[in-house]
Order: sequence, then structure tokens, then C-alpha cells
Amino acid sequence: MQHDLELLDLCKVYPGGHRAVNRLCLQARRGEFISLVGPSGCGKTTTLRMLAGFEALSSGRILLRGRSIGHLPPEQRPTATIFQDFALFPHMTVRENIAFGLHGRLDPAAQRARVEHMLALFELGPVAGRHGRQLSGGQRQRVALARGLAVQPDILLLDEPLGALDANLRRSIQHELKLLQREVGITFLFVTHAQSEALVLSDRVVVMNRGHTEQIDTPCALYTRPATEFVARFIGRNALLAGRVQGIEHHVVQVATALGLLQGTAAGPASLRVGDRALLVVPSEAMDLRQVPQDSAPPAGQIAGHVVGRTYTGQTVRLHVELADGECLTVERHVDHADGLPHAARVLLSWPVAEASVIPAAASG
Ligand SMILES: Nc1ncnc2c1ncn2[C@@H]1O[C@H](COP(=O)(O)OP(=O)(O)OP(=O)(O)O)[C@@H](O)[C@H]1O
Repeated sequence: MQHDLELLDLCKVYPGGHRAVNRLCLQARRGEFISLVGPSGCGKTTTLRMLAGFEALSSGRILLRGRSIGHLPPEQRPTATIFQDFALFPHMTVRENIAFGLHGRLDPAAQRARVEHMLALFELGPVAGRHGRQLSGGQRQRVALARGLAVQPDILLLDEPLGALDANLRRSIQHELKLLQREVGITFLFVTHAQSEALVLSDRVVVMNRGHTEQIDTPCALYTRPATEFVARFIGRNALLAGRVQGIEHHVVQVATALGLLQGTAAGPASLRVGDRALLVVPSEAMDLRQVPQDSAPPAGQIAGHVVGRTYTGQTVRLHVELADGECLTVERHVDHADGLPHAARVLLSWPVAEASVIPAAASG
């Protein structure tokens, strides 16, 4: 199968020697929604800029539908980029902004038809004559998308396009963006700081850390099967228990922790050996929590603690549970299942072994 987009060992070393992107490999199917996430400075924007042609590659290749484009100037690449500030031309109307990239590509009649189509697709007809400053944040975002898609790029690059919007608008536009992406059927490469946004929107997520690729996977796999400690911590919402590998049998790994011997399964072919420092990762949904008498000891393979706090997030409650070693875990529950638990309740925590992963602990972790 030919991939829509292939990044082969993509590297960027800035003058002075800083390696901003290190051997990034990615293969995207046509119509895939892929997000790049990671902490500030991990190389997300540099990757996008190399794809758009604004930044030269230090090494590696970029193939679009099998054609090498890494050496082409931006205007010859079949890509369009949408920036966080949308970069609309303030002195132009919505209609003129959308038409901007079409000059010289289409004859006037075809241009007009294309602009009308984009106005209809993005429901921008009623504001077509307005200037950028006369639009709401959501409308400006739609104009930016319409302008980017009007040139019918093979791939759309989005650099934190929702970063400047308030939380409510951001959520509704996330939804619109996903629907739109399905409708136009082209590959989206989306840079975001917000891991929750990436998990909601994407078919796959690339987690980057200091220029390295930590994991490329579906949101579900990243959450339930993080490959590294960095990913487990970055994605969040998992309970993490540190210890050392005591035994491995048929993928079931026993981890000696301060709370006793606990079990999970080896995530993929990770090279875990007896004696290694490891992390047991239990996804929040897999964690079972039930109240027990104050003096009860946990059975083998389970842990106990006390509820020391709770945070309401709407439908769910995050229960903060202090364990015997003084560490605190957060377990998320539907409000209906958490309201009966008094403060300082003793609770037993357990999980299906198959749903907990054991991964190597980071060298410095
Ligand atoms: N023109 C440049 N010259 C030298 N170093 C640069 C240049 N541009 C970026 N960098 C460095 O490269 C690294 C990656 O930067 P990049 O902007 O790609 O990160 P990012 O993940 O997009 O960060 P953010 O989320 O803060 O936007 C950073 O350490 C940054 O300081």
C-alpha cells in the first residue's frame, strides 16, 4: 500500500548543534488525523515547518504520495498550513482571504466557484463581506480552515490552531474540525500542547520528547498501553506504581513494590529482565475501588489506602487515595459511584492483570 505521507528518519539540527528533531519516522494513511504532542520545545513546530518547507531538513526524507518533496520551496509543496493566530489578512474580507491562495492557480470563474463552495462548506456566507477583526474567534478559525483547504492541499498542517480559543469554543470547534476532516478526507497533521485534545481528535498520536519519538499509536493504545514512562506520565490519568521486576512468566510480570508484590503484563516486546526497575501502569478505568473496614489488610496483588480528597470534574469525581507508603493515587469514578464514600474511607484497589502494563522505569525517573 502506498502511504499518503512518509517521514523517513527526519532530522533537524539547528545552527549551534541543537538537535530539535531526531530521526522521526512516520507513515500516514490518506485521510488520517495525526497529532504531534509533547512538552514545549520537543520539536513539534520544527517538524511541521520542515513539512511545510519553511525549515530545511538536516537529513531524512519527506514523501508525499510517493514523491519526494523535502527539497521543494513552500509554494511548490501540496501542503497548506494553519497557524495559531490564523494569520488572516486584516485588510481583506472573508471572501478575499479565502480566494488569496487561488490567484494564478485558477481562472476567475473557477476561483469564484471554489470560494463559494468553501463559504457554503464552512457556513461563512453570511459573513463573507466582513473583515477579520469583525469576526468571532470561531469564525476566524473557520475562515483560516477554508483558506487552507481552498487550494485543495494533499495534506493540511495545523499548528496549535485552537490554542487561542476559550475552553467552550475550543470544544465545539474540535468537534467541527473532526467532522470536517472526515468530509474532506485529506490527511491532517495537527500540533497541540493539549494531550486531551490530541486523544479526542486523532486517529494516531505522535508523542515527542526532546526531539525523540517516544511512541506513535492510537489514543486508546497510548492510554492503555504506554510504551515508556514518559508517555505514561504525559498522557496522565493512569495510576503508576514503581518497583523492581521479580519474575516474568508468559507475559505476566511480578513487580516488587513498597506495597507488596503486584502484577501486570509486559507491554509488547519490551526488554524487561528480573531485577530491572519498572513501573506498573493501571489505566483509571481498569482500577476497581471498593470500601473495606478500616483495619482490613489487602489480599495479595491488591493495595489499600484512604480517601484523602476528591475533585469534581462534572460527570466524574477524582478520588485521591493515600497508600501505605505515603504515595497518593488518583482514581476516577462516575459521581454516582463515589458520593457514598466518606472522607478517610479505607478502600481496596485492584485491577485485572491483563489491563495493567509493566514498562521499564526511565533511567532518571
Ligand atoms: N531557529 C531556531 N534556532 C535554534 N533553535 C531553535 C530554532 N527554532 C526552534 N529551536 C529550538 O528547537 C527546539 C524545538 O523547538 P520547536 O519550536 O519545534 O518546539 P515545540 O515542540 O513546537 O515547542 P512549543 O510547544 O513551545 O511550540 C527548542 O529547543 C527550540 O528552542
